[in-house]
This record gives sequence, C-alpha cells and structure tokens, in this order.
Amino acid sequence: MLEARNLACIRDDRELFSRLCFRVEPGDILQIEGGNGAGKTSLLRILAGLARPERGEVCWGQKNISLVREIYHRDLLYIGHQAGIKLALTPFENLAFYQAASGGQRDEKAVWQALEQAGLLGYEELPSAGLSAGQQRRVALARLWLSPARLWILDEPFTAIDKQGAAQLMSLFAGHSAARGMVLLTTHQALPPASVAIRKMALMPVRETPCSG
Ligand SMILES: Nc1ncnc2c1ncn2[C@@H]1O[C@H](COP(=O)(O)OP(=O)(O)OP(=O)(O)O)[C@@H](O)[C@H]1O
Repeated sequence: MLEARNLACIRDDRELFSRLCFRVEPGDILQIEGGNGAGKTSLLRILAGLARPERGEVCWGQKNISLVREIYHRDLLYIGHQAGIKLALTPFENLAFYQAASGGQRDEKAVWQALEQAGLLGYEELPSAGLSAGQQRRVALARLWLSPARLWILDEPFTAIDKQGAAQLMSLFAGHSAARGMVLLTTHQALPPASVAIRKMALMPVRETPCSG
C-alpha cells in the first residue's frame, strides 16, 4: 500500500499543497485532478521518490520510501511527462533495454507482445527519433505491458494517444487493478469508459486539518 502522510510541497515560495493525506490500496486506480500548475507533477515526483516533500512522508508498506528504496523501486514504474525513451534506439531495443534494466529475463516474445499491444508493430525497427509524438509515447507506455511492478505512477499517460490507444490503455489499467496492482495517474482528458471504478482526488491548495496516523 502507498500512503501519503501530511505531504506539503512548496515551489518558488508558493505552497502548492499542504497536509495532503491519502492511500492507494491494492486494486485501486486513483486519478489526481487539478488545473495547470496545481502541482500534480510535483506530487507524482514526490510519490515516486524523485523529489522531496517540504513536510510529510511517503510510505510503502507502512515504511518511509527512503528506508525501503530498493524494494520500492522494484515495485514501482513511474512514467513522467517526458517519454523517457532513448531516441537513438528502436522501439524493440528500448523495450528490450527496459526488460533487462528492470531485472527481467530476456524474453523476446514478451517484447513482441508489448509492441503489438501498444500498436507499434511495423515500427519496431525504426529509430524512435523518427516516430510521431504519439508513437514515442506508445513506446514509453509499452513498458507497462512488460512491467512486473505493482505500482504504476503515470503522469498524463493519455497525452498524444488516440482514442483506440486510450481505450486499450484503460483496459490494461483495469487488468492491473483486477490483479491487485495499483495505478495512480493524472490526466486533463476525460477518461475513456472503464470497467472498473476509478477514484478521483482533486489537488486543492491547502487543507486545514492534518491527517492522523
Ligand atoms: N523544479 C521546480 N522549480 C520551481 N518551480 C517549479 C518546479 N517544478 C514545478 N514548479 C512550479 O510548480 C507549479 C506546479 O507545477 P506542476 O508541474 O507540479 O503542476 P501540474 O499540476 O502538473 O501542471 P500541468 O497540469 O500544467 O502539467 C508550477 O507553477 C511550476 O512552475
């Protein structure tokens, strides 16, 4: 379980949020809502351990993530705004690299399946630099089909993805949830129809009451 305990974030002398508390339990899909500049990316980066909160802590299995860093990074897949792929490599090479880097055994069949699910068949051997923005995003997201991670933290996963791709992504999230995985995401788009419940949490500037526990 992921838990945010009394998180506060200050950027440029401005408090983006404060006393923020929530939990993400196995099977949960949680959408963080908020306008431009509300602090969604800042929050996701804190949750992923890429930035420190001004106050409060992020816990994984009841322990501060800094104390269980190795386990947390094994259990987490974070995909940020940037595609996070190597543009000089092909989609196939990017996914094979990810598979190796995440400790998985070399499994070309799984890579081909991920390419297919992500709608990248026929593009697998082109340098990623030559792909469209949506296709590059698909290369980044194709990691989800290969990922053994229980917790997915995804910043604007639907950006540049067409309607059919968005529906496939949503069904992947539903499958991950059914397998007791956790998905935490932001999006400005209306979500495609989902077969599972999606919790929503609006990022509000400041809350008055700290959470307990
Ligand atoms: N590293 C940083 N240094 C200084 N200010 C920052 C930094 N990162 C973000 N900010 C500021 O914090 C505020 C929140 O940014 P953030 O990217 O978290 O918002 P967001 O809710 O994700 O916005 P959007 O929906 O536009 O992507 C913005 O005003 C931004 O300028």
